[in-house]
Amino acid sequence: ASSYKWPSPQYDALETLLYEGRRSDGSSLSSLVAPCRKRASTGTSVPAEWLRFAFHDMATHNVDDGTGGLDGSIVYELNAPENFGEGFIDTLSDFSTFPNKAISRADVIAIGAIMGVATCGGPTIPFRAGRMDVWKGGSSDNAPIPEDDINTLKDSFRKMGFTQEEMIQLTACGHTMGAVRSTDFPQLVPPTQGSTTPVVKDFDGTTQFDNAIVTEYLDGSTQNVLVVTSNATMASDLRVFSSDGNSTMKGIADANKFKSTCQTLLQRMIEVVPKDVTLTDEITLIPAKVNSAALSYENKKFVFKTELRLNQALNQTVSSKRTVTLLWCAANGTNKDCADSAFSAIPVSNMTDDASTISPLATTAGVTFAHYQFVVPIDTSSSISKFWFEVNEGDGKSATTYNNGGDGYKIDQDSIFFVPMLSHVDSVANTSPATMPGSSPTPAAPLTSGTSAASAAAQATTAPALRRRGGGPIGPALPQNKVYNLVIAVKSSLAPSRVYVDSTDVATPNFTQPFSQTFDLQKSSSLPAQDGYDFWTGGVTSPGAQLMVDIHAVASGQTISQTYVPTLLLDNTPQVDPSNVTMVKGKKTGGALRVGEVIGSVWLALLPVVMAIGASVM
Ligand code: HEM
Repeated sequence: ASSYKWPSPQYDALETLLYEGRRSDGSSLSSLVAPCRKRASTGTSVPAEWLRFAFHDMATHNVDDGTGGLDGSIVYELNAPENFGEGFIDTLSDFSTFPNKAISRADVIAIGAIMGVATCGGPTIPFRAGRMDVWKGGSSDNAPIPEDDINTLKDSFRKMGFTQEEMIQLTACGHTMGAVRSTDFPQLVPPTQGSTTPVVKDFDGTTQFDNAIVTEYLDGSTQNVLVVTSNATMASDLRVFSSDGNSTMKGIADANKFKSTCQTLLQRMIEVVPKDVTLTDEITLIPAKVNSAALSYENKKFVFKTELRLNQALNQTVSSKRTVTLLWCAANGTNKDCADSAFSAIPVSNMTDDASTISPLATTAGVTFAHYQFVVPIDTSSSISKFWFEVNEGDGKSATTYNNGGDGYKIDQDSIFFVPMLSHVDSVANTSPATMPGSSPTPAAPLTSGTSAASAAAQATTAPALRRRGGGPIGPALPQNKVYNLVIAVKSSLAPSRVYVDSTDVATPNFTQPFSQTFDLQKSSSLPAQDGYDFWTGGVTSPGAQLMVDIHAVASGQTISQTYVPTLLLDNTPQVDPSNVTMVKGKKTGGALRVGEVIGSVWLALLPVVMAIGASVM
């Protein structure tokens, strides 16, 4: 994160999903998978389902022409014979509301695989972002099926970019978690007669991400049905693992060797992308992060709201003597840029995350988070140019300043900003049925037990609805449209010729198509101007789950914008009274003198992370 500077809206959103495990409204992705969770409805391993989902999405890659890879196309390929399974359908539903303008569906799939591996004790897989979503299925899926002979398997992995040795290793890394289930492969795992509860046959004796898949195979105690099945055609793990006389398997029998091999190969797996996609540098944990910062209007007052998030070592509690202070400078007037004094205020609330509620990526790095929220009144004529924080541990040592590497966190414009508290969203039933693209809304006929995979596949190609055995097509029968009425504050002196919004929602039902709409706002006739601002309003209706907006005002040939604004918390925005403000003479941003201090404290905060990563590589 050395080159990281606030604000970086995409980095900020990705970092929050990866390490806090949740969206900006608190809706949690990681709590679906952690701690190494079994799905209540099926008794299967959620982490394993997420890992397999990433593998199969990646499996469309073709090294020969650089097409396919982890691009989210799997959501359109769930009818393909090689993508057979209930785990895929449940995973699609787990992920459905998390992609947004800043986080692609394919990045969510990669993050899901990383979380799944981490929460079951596996290695920490570095996450680089920037995967691009496709909006239609890939041409030919190359994912292996148990019936494939060894040459077919080798060629399929070669096309994905992996050697024979890597095929063996990657398959062992995948099959250390999860199971074969009777619902999907009755010819391998017979269902219990007269019961609808699926029989789930784990690949190895542990639910953890560990080397048991290898050691049990080598010592002959394995129960892995893809090895021990009496149906030799279906014994793909046996064919793969023994394809070089077990020498690769022997090479990863050691626990640490297994972990480090899987770390490298699984990172490579989630970085298999079409050749025109360039991934970012690794998204690392920001030790002291501005989680949000915006001017707003609440309870008829202009306010500035921000949250500082600090790392908190898992085995320590926050000192009761700690004080956290927000400081800021005026943007206009005689006290511009703290010419005389800075404004300062203390948090209106603070909270430390219970480690069990955040991402396993944070907990395996040895941290949880302390959050400090500030709401301060802003005199709109002097406004705010920049802000920063001081954290005093009350231990006699000098305070630590967090100031964005020296200059303070700058407010680049105060001419236009979104007003969540005056904006509304209503859910209205969408009467057009939700189906997979190209699928029929009629459920497929349930397959009878004992059907061979080949005939199941044949049936699948003629029965286009998603194959959840005994169930209907996926997705809610009557999805909700969200009807938004947005309010934006615009400085009256700007006198804009146009105020408009670009809205985007990629979390649409079954990802049929992205939603995007540009619309103009009108000056409100019901909300009177106040303190030099007019209120502009406009509406949009989206079928998706996460509308993000870029708001723009055009004035004197220039466009002023606020971008990547989430709309997840409207109506329910908690109303908090602003804090008291005091004036502090002689403060500017912490300034150059404090840079040394900042570096020192950042380094200390990073230490547990560095140690944890070092320990997991070994
Ligand atoms: C030789 C190639 C492979 C074949 C033929 C194969 C086949 C299978 C089959 C038949 C299942 C059972 C699915 C079900 O019952 O729903 C399965 C599960 C699984 N596979 Fe593979 N696989 C292969 C390689 C891989 C690789 C490379 C990975 C990832 C790195 C992987 C990850 C998984 C996971 C995590 C599960 C468990 C899913 C769950 O519990 O829901 N597989 N595989």
